[in-house]
Amino acid sequence: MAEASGILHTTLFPKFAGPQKARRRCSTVIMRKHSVQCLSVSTGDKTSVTQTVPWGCDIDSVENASALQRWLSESGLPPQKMSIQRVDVGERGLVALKNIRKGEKLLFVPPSLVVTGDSEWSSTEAGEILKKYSVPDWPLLATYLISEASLQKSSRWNNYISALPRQPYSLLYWTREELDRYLEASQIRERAIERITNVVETYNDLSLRIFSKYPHIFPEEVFNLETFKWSFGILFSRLVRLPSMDGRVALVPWADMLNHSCEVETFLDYDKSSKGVVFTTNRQYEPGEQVFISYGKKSNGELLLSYGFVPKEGTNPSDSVELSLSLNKPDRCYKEKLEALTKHGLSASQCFPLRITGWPSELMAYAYLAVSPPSMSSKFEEMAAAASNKTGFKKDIEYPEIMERALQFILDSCESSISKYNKFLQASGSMDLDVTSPKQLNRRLFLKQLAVDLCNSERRILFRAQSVLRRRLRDMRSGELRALTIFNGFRKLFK
Ligand SMILES: C[S@@+](CC[C@H](N)C(=O)[O-])C[C@H]1O[C@@H](n2cnc3c(N)ncnc32)[C@H](O)[C@@H]1O
Repeated sequence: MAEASGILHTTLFPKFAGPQKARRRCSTVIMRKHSVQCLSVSTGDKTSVTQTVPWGCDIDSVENASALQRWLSESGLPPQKMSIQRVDVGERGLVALKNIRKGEKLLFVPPSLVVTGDSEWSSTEAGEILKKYSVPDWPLLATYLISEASLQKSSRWNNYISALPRQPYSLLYWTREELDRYLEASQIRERAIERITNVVETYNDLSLRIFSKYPHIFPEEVFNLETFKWSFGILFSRLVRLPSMDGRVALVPWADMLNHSCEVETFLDYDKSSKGVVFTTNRQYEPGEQVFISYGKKSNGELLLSYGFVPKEGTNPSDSVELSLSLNKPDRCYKEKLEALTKHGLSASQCFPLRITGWPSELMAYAYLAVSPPSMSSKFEEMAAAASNKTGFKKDIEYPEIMERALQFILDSCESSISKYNKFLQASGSMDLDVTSPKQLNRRLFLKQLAVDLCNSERRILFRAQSVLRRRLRDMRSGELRALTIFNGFRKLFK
């Protein structure tokens, strides 16, 4: 859903100077009106996280979804051509009740049923405080969700929140140990760690600046790291950016029951003429078929990161794998090269996306810089600029004299990455899942399967790059050999 997933970094408000230590949390937490067990204490390190929030429902519950459907109809959602049902792809989804034409507009969720940063708070005091601190949309919505959830029936969103998954799927819910164990080969592990850290820091920041000053309005039993993990999990997997509402981010009940398909290219947006959130189908559906939208052009790793699923291998045309390239430490020009990179916002180790269709010119520019000899030091700056994603610099630079070395450098990086995937995939068959209960076994088997699917799809792209690079290098070398043979032939002739 969230074309919005990438905004967390940019919208967080600045922190106080100095890092804040994550607050230690309870082992048993009493929520407003409810009691809940917080089964373990963790800030994402080696411990296992099994706690849940006392609201929401099981990820495949259609009962709560039916109540949601009834409440939405009573609250102004027009009659629909779809209903929420249990589905093969995505647990619950929207299924066509009637024939749906290609090019038809569906949904029409009115703004009164959309949750945005401007939505009214059931706890007016809490809303006013957050406004006073100018909290940006993401942390504001995360706090809003928790506040409304804790008020249960006193909140107008009770039916919506009751139908939200108690434990949304995403890498936010993987422990550090699980990330290390299953995603060692993939760069998505780093992204997940970064995201978890970001959520923890955001919570600590809110807690220090606001919640601790108003403990009667934001009690720690309700506004704590576990509940924030839940609300951010919901935002990452359900928030949408609506371009026609000035790019506002929003939770759109009903629309957020739509699952993703890599085969459709249709997105949610606000329709000014019908005054509702809609999407336009790009294929027809028969009654009983699940209707899909696109969550955006995301790689399998990004889909796993935010939504907790991996599409079938080879079905995602937007799939990519991050290839990590690094400057060679013993390089005599290491310092100058690093200076040039730093000037353009890059570092000694940098990731670039490889696609099945090829790689970006920035990756080639980085490779040129990494392999260039001291005699080319005057070009370092130009190469680093081309490797950055800043606009206004020449991107498609070419240095024929070091092209072969640059391609070999990329090939070596691909092969070292492939060997990491091979190691994981070979070991995954006999991997000790290290479990103590059947519940844990199910979870670990599920996570392992996701990791295997991700690694297979990422390795497939690396294999493709490896084969293209090998062919190009072979052609270059045989071309050079041919040129040399001709040259030697000429030399003999003139002798
Ligand atoms: C916006 S919600 C869609 C509604 C969701 N299925 C539900 O029952 O609440 C996004 C979540 O749906 C699931 N999902 C969406 N598309 C999927 C797909 N193609 N395959 C597997 N799961 C999918 C994932 O759990 C994801 O985090």
